[in-house]
Amino acid sequence: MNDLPHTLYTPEQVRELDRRAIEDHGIPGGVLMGRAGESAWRHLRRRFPDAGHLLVLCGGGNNGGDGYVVARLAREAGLAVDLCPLVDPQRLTGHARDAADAALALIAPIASPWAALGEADAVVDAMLGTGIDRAVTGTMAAVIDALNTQSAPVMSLDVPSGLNARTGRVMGTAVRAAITPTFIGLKQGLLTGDAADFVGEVVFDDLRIPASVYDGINPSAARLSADALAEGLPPRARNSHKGDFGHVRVVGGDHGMGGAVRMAGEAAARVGAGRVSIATRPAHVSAVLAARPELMVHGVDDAAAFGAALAGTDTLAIGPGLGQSAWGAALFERALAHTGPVVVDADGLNRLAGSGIRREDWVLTPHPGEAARLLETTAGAILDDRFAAADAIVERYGGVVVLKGAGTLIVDRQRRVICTEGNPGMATAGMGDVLTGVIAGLRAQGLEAFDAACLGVQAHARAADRAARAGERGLLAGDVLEGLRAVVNP
Ligand SMILES: NC(=O)C1=CN([C@@H]2O[C@H](COP(=O)(O)OP(=O)(O)OC[C@H]3O[C@@H](n4cnc5c(N)ncnc54)[C@H](O)[C@@H]3O)[C@@H](O)[C@H]2O)[C@H](O)CC1
Ligand SMILES: [K+]
Repeated sequence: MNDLPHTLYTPEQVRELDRRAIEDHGIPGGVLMGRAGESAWRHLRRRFPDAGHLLVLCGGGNNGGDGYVVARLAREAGLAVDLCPLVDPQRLTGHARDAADAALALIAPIASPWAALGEADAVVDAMLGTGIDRAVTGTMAAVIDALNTQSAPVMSLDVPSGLNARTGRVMGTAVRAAITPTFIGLKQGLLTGDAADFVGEVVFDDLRIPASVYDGINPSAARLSADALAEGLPPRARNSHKGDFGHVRVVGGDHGMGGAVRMAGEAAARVGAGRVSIATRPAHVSAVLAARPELMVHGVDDAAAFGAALAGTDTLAIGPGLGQSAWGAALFERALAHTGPVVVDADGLNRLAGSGIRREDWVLTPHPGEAARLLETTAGAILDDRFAAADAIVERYGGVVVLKGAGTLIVDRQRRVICTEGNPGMATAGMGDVLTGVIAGLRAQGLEAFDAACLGVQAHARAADRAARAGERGLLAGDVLEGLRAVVNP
């Protein structure tokens, strides 16, 4: 994925790019469609070189048009091609119709795909692209579900049919592709949410449209560069002392949750914070110290004691294991008076929900469930449009929002970044505590909130990917802790 563009667009923006290329730069739509089909055909030959028999499924729009071009090229190359229009080609218009006519002049269409599904060596999904405007139902849904249960690999043109290329959400059902060649603009919805389980290998082709076509269209998001950490971590002078690298205070660890603050604290230290203190229930002090003697730990029974412990802290990480008790509420209230950098996670976010409190310099790190509480909606609504949800949290609470999940989003008022590193092994207890500590540790070393969030998400995901080489199932937060030092010393 590293050779994909870093600029991402919404489907609406890509349609505008299409329009500009055609109307403002005089590239006929049929030429663009031809280039899209040729690009897909090249990738198909690269990816499935032994495929001698294709099934091509075409919808009723320009995505279908792309598919007719591929069908014709494959037939001209001597492959056996079962061409199945899922919408009567007579209903196509413009250059999609031209592409259909050219293909159907060579290939007698099959009326239904069912028999061909078991015969094809590979399938081309040209049913729906960026024009999907409703959940997939009926015959097309049945075909997609059948595609997902058969063994031949699928190439989805531009977007896996059924996937929303703006939000990354499946609309009813979607094709699980082995490869998705996408054109003109890399759609933001191909890199976040459900998309990770549907796009397979994403490959991009600008169809050789002039660079000037992109002028004036601000990308809707950016893909986080793989070099962000190497380029963004502050250098360390030889003549340094721990005071140069900040002091993180982790607040939380109610009864039974001492491990959360210990992991957050260790994570902050592992990414280079100079000093790390923990304010937690007195009962946890000895256990945390025994596990990680490099951390300073203060047992605090109430806000007064906590206030004293806060002295000298520059960066606060509040929330790991904070719990729902009056003790946690008192510490949270007191923590809000802190004027330095703040990272809020877990039960800190639950305390924030509906409070009307906002700051412009904090980092909030919700998973979809916490995001739902912050916006007083449902997790389903969050997943329906992760970008809109992240924007809404920034709007309501300010600061930088890290909306976790496949393709974590890092959003503030001006910027949207997607981190494509990470893996499903991260869906285990404590991973969020580690991320909170990582971001706080980078903030404490002087990184701005947005940069600390981006680099922290990348370091956390990259350490998890390294640890997952031994298997995703059974990946523990402690394994990620182990890998942090290596990824922050690239
Ligand atoms: N413009 C160009 O020259 C190029 C376009 N590219 C390809 O074009 C598609 C976008 O094409 P568009 O016609 O806008 O939309 P679609 O083909 O994705 O489909 C629209 C078609 O489907 C119907 N529809 C929408 N939702 C559903 C649904 N849930 N079930 C059934 N049918 C549905 C809708 O009513 C329309 O009839 C883009 O993705 C590219 O593949 C080229 O790649 C570049 C040149
Ligand atoms: K498609």
